[in-house]
Amino acid sequence: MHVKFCGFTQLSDVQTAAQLGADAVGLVFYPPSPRAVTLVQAKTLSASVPAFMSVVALVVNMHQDELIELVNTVSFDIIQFHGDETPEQCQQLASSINKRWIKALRINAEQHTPDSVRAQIDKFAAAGASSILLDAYHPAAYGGTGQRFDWNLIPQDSSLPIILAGGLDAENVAATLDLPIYAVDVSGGIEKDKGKKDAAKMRAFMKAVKRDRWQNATLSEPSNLSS
Ligand SMILES: O=C(O)c1ccccc1NCC(=O)[C@H](O)[C@H](O)COP(=O)(O)O
Repeated sequence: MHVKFCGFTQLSDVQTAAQLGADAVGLVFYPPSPRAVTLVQAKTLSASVPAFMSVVALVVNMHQDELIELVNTVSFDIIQFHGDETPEQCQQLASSINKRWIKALRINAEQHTPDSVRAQIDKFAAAGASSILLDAYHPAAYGGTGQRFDWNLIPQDSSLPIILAGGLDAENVAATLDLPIYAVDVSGGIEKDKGKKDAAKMRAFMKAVKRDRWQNATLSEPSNLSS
């Protein structure tokens, strides 16, 4: 299981996440968010991220000219579209800056079924997404709400690797380990205040996810390996 910690604003928190072995850190480029960072802040934060750890740039309905300014200023690895972007818009925007991309879908129990979620994922897969992030729908916010959605709505046979987000914390993340997902994403569950992470909560989260890192591995032994 891979772990993305999202919504960093503080250099010391990014350094702690790196020490704990998080696979990715997310930076929020959405000014209305309490976790938003400026390009200047983001440049400093991303420069502190070691090799083999990804920086995810999270955007919400960002225009192409802003995206170009972002990619020209901040080093990042992958872009996360967390707004109302269509599959075609995601692919067009990401290819204009030569980046891989993730799309966040906000899951609403009143509208979605596992089949409808799967069908939506298929459209983003066909457009060129690298993964899909499933987060809880909220009528007044695009993300970072601390709310969970009904995990029964996660499709079993997704055409893209699924990153599960929404209301995760060190106490409930163990329950995700048997779900058909590739990674977990957390923001509020590792914070002491919006955008300010809590080292003890980050550590507890990593411990809960990674304690059985080989136990649930799905890769079989290569048949050409002699013992
Ligand atoms: O974090 C935000 O403030 C935010 C604002 C607008 C769009 C997305 C946002 N965060 C997205 C994330 O990737 C969060 O990690 C994800 O929504 C889960 O958040 P939480 O429920 O607090 O763990």
